[in-house]
Amino acid sequence: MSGRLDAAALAAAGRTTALDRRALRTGIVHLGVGAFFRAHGAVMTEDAMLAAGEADWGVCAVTGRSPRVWEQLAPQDGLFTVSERGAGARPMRVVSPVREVLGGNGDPWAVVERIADPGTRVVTLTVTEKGYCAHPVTGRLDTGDDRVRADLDGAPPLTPVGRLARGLLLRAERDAPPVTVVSCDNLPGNGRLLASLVADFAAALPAADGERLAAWAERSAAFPDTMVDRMVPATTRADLDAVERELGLRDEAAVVAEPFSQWVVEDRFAGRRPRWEAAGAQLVADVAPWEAVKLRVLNAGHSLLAYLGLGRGHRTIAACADDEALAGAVHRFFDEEVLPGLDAPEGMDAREYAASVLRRYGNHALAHSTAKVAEDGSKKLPPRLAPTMRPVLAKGGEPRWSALVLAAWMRHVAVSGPDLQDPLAGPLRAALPEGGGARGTVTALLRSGVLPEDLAGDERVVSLVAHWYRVLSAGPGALEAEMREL
Ligand SMILES: NC(=O)c1ccc[n+]([C@@H]2O[C@H](COP(=O)([O-])OP(=O)(O)OC[C@H]3O[C@@H](n4cnc5c(N)ncnc54)[C@H](O)[C@@H]3O)[C@@H](O)[C@H]2O)c1
Ligand SMILES: O=P(O)(O)OC[C@@H](O)[C@@H](O)[C@H](O)[C@H](O)CO
Repeated sequence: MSGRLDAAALAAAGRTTALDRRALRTGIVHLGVGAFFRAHGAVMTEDAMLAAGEADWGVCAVTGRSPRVWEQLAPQDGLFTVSERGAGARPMRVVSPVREVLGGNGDPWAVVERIADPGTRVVTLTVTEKGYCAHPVTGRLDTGDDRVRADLDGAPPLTPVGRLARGLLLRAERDAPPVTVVSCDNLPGNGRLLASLVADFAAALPAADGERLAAWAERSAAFPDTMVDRMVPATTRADLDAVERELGLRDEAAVVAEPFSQWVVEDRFAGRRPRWEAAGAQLVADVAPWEAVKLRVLNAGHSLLAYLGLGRGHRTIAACADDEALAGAVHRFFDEEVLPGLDAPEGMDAREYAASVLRRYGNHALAHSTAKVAEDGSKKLPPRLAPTMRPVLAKGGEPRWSALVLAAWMRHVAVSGPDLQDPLAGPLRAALPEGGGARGTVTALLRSGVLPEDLAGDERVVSLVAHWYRVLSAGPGALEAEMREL
């Protein structure tokens, strides 16, 4: 067994970090130190500092819910490795911008203090779609959620929006410099959404605090939209063992990722920022077309493969991509439904992008688990599918492939029982009718508040989803037989 990765062990092994850690100062607070941030934002920030010769974008990394990542990263001085897997993979690297790791639930007020610190100029977030605590129907801050309520009542804040809002309020009280808040979650208009949730939080506070927060955020905070793209699966024990063999040290916080990485950021900052463009980020005036293409192609296709693949016993996305029926379904979903309704960003060929996404799904070196991609469907599916379905329906067409994704998700909900990983798992299970007929199940799940009413209440959608639900319930070969008819 090797020793554990940390600054001293790395130096003893004759290796140096890319950044000079003694010179590093904290300029970024990151909320949600999952696998994705480590393989994407942290790498881009390190590269930006190296390219610009700057040392003031060190990261205070805040873990969100469980202490697991804190236990992995804190004993390693915030150091971790990123290993690329697949064609074109570059050598493993030790990534070094994380200066401090806070277990957010241990001392939430310490997180608020870091956000309010005058040295902090940027707050970034990867807290998953459900971490935003937006109401599924209204999209506003869900003030009926107990954790949101407690944050509003002044308890040590546990939700990302609560922490952020309390930190910004403290900045307002201290007249701290402006700050930019960069959401890096797969949500359309993620920056604007987050700004509106902070505004909702302010509106629900006692008047004096609420008005101060709202006025300061309006004047001194920016919430640019972003599109982030890199497939980063959950790290497995086999990944950790492979890294240990290569590094000669045990890295409990190691992450693996595909070689591809993209970050499109709205060029709207309040004050200083890292030179992320020097690390390959694209700074643009409008992120919306980039976000639309990515969510409706890559993420929606991922959901299709994951739900259908789970039903066919596939453990990885690459295994799904090898399955002729699933590859055919995702291909036709893109060609017949998604691409015709998309306005790609200028200079992007959406068909070529879709083709590249299909190749990326097939990366066998990555072991991206179907179960992980399938988590939290109630939060992920609406933004991935609704904008594709609406134009098809408006033209009198049938969004049959989107309906297939919904039916596959519903089968997943119906068969998962207590294992369902979804913030709405309880209400979804409760909505399932006794006896579970296709139409009853589909109607109940469509009505559970997951899909917007214009789609959930559309008889064409109900019939299409119910049809696929019957097909998927009919056992082996039924999907293939149905697809041959279409
Ligand atoms: N992994 C990818 O391939 C990928 C790619 C692009 C974008 N993203 C975005 O990044 C997010 C995180 O992905 P990941 O791979 O790091 O996942 P992960 O499971 O490794 O980490 C999830 C992080 O979110 C936090 N979190 C989860 N639920 C929360 C809640 N209710 N409140 C507060 N914090 C919460 C966790 O504490 C953890 O830090 C995704 O949901 C997605 O929006 C991921
Ligand atoms: O990260 P999630 O949970 O929003 O979605 C699962 C995958 O679709 C997603 O992580 C993709 O791998 C990623 O968005 C690629 O950039």
